[in-house]
Amino acid sequence: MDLEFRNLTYTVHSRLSKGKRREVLKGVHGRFQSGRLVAIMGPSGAGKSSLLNAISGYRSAGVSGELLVNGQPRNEHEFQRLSCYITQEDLHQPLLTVREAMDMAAKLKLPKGEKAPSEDILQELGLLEHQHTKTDQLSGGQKKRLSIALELVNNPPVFFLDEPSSGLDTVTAAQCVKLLRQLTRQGRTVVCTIHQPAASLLELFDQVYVLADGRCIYQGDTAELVDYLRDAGLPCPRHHNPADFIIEMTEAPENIAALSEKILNGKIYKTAKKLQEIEAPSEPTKNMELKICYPIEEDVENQIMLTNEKCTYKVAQYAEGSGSSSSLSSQSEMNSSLAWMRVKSSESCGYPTTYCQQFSILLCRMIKQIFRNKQGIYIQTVHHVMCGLLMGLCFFNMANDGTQMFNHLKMCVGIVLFFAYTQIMAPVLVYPQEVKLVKKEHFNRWYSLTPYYAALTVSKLPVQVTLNCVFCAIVFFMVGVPFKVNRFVAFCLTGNVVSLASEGMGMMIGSVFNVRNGCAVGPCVIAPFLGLAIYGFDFAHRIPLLMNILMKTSFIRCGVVAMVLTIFGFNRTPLECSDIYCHFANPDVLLKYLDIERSSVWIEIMYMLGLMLVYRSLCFIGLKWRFST
Ligand SMILES: Nc1ncnc2c1ncn2[C@@H]1O[C@H](COP(=O)(O)OP(=O)(O)OP(=O)(O)O)[C@@H](O)[C@H]1O
Repeated sequence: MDLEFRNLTYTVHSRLSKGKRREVLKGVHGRFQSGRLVAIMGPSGAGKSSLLNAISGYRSAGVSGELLVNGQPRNEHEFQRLSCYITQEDLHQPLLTVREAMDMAAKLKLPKGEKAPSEDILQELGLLEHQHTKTDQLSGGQKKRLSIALELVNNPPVFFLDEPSSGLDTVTAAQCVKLLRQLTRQGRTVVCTIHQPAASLLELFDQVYVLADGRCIYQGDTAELVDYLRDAGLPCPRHHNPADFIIEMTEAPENIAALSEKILNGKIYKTAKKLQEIEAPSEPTKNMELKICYPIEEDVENQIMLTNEKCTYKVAQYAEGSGSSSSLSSQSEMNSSLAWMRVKSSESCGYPTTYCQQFSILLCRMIKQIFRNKQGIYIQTVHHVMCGLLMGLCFFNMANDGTQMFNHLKMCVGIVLFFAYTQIMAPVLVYPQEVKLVKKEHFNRWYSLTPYYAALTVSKLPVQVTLNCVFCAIVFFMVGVPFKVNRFVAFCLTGNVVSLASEGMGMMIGSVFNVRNGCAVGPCVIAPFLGLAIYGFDFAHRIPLLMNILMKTSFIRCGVVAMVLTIFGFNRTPLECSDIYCHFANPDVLLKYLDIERSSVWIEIMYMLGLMLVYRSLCFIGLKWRFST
């Protein structure tokens, strides 16, 4: 697939400079041909990642200009289905082995019943011997290869990679780029950003696109770069790396302006004078060793062949080496790696699997990860049991003591705060990283956000609810609250709903904002809700209307009210009084004092469920918004 962009502009609004607009990409032009390995180069901050994000569609807000595929304006949905984006950070599902990650990717990315050539891919990418290694135990180079392997499962014709060589040593970086080169030799279009490649690495790229200050200063064959610089009056010294040289030249703004003008901001494509690769094969057939066999659908109508002159030439070379005919049909018959080129024009832009299938696959994946995270489960269990015991000891056997009214209230607030803090922190800390991974998978059309979110919500329930109930049981019995089935159920339910509402709020914060100091966020968020709860009790009879409305949004207040009603409601008999007079020995007096005697515990729980749904819906909307920009 040949990609082209015209007059591409990317504008950002800088918050620091009072919302001033800043052009990161300044009306650049360019074209990337299939079968060619393209490097986007330039000094730091030139706009390389921005260009890659804009042409891949990974970022759409602030981007304007024309994007074309094979000379036609592109359909974004269709293009996303045919392309993949590999982020600089190699984000993989933790606690899954390489093989499991491949199988999950295949299940999500291929229609039911279709088999992925996972073994071939792992073999070709040198990962077969590590197939039982957990993804987080792989080396940097192996992680990068796994990122490519996961995307090769459905064989997309276009690959975008952000800094594929970053963090790798020179040998591993060269191996990685050679692998990408092999992918292009099968007709794929591979575009990657690269910071400042060594001369040996630069040579592996067919085409370079150099950016400086958001403008194109060179576009064309790698071999032509030195001649271009010489023609521009900037001769690259002998034995000097042209990549280093052109980047050094961008230090002077006048050089950027002159070079950008000379190449017409990317409108001109500099072709090497000797088109060696097209006229005669530059590399022996034995070098083309990437042979992944994709299954071929027999009865596909309306097929279109996406190819170009150069690619067809390479097919012939490949076929000769394999000892079969060079015709395209025979290529298909031998299950060649070019099968992906047959794109069904009638195929819809949707996902290959249904939402139901996505939900069940994702749920399986998440449950597997939760139960493999033994350390996490162990820590959570210890935390809940220890906190339960501590709270039980603090308020031991106090539930029937009519002199301890304020301690009863403290206990209710304490239980609610335990659930709120415990559940808000984990998503705030974990979610920013998780969102990056989900964004990558969602952008590469593995699954839709709805089944992901549903699976995420359901997968955590079993462990979370069990541990919450363990905590509730410890406190309930140690404090000596008189047992009644409906009271105990309401007690556990209140704890769980507060916990789920807090988690929803934590997810909302963690997913929508890129929180850097997550530890400070929990207390900052909980504090106003707690304040509203306390305010509500202190001034129960003279709360202004606005405060009353605000108080209604405090799930902590609802939780405390529900807790008090649970412990002192359900026809509770008067408490024991060891003093001369116990004003609150009769539970109804306490409820009346708090102005909650007419409230119902079940309504409070329903109200908290409503708030929980609001927080979780906001989180979902926030995620959708974040992924769509
Ligand atoms: N969303 C954004 N908001 C504000 N500024 C942005 C945004 N995206 C990019 N920029 C700015 O645009 C410029 C180019 O950023 P970009 O990440 O594309 O550079 P780069 O060439 O990839 O740099 P590097 O090689 O260091 O990664 C930078 O100055 C960056 O601060």
